[in-house]
Amino acid sequence: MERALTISELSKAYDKEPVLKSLDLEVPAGTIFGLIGPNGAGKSTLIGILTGLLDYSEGTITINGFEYTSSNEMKIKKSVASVLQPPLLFENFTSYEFVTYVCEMYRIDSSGLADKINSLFSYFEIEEFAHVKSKQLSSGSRKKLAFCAAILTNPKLLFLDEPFESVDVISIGRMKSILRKLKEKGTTIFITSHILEVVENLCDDIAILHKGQILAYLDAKSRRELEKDASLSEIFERYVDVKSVKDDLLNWL
Ligand SMILES: Nc1ncnc2c1ncn2[C@@H]1O[C@H](COP(=O)(O)OP(=O)(O)OP(=O)(O)O)[C@@H](O)[C@H]1O
Repeated sequence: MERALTISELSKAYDKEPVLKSLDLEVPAGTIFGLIGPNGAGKSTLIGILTGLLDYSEGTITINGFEYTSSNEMKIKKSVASVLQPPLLFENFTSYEFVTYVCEMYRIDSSGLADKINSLFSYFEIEEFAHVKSKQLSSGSRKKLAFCAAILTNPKLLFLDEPFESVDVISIGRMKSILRKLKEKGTTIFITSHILEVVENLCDDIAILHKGQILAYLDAKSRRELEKDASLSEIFERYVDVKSVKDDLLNWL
């Protein structure tokens, strides 16, 4: 099967403190892939590296067929979009200016673009903020705006770091519906989350990241097998050594 992303022996440290430890991962093209892991597992660090915002000490990364090297960087960036946590916006741009600027950077055909932007803003009920500066938006609206900009660039691979955090349930449903449509069109979607329910019914393959290492890779077949008698959260607990806490710890409450 074609791979949208191949990572081998990737290592990253902050101030000599290892965060990603010789990590290997392959993501099949045209699927919705979920990377789950507890707080501090290294999910955002990995997305930061994959989107070119953070450097790394060792390893190789291949995205959409191109190995991540300085000579391939622009080719890769053109085919990739991301929604980070927190989302990166231009604070003094209005919502409309932000998405049009992003589309210009990606050299997206401007014909019909205004209609697409307006329909997306209406779909996510942020049309009233079209001419409001990003810095004045609520955190949910910021997330939705970053999402709109990312999908307008027609990425082959879309990175979403905690995409549903701060977003209301109605909009989460709408985002998921767009993601399923994008998958049908062949886009690969890479989602990180620490909320298992979010990825459970959306993602195809799921990998569990813990302390900078992939503890388990659950493809559709192994998920079907495991999920026969356990929820994803029970499976997660089997892999991640969840520390038990004493019941009486909070007796003072
Ligand atoms: N800029 C930084 N400098 C030093 N340490 C950092 C930095 N950013 C993250 N870390 C540390 O790296 C580890 C991984 O953090 P990261 O944010 O990648 O995890 P995460 O899985 O995304 O967590 P969460 O689910 O809480 O967002 C944590 O121990 C964190 O404290």
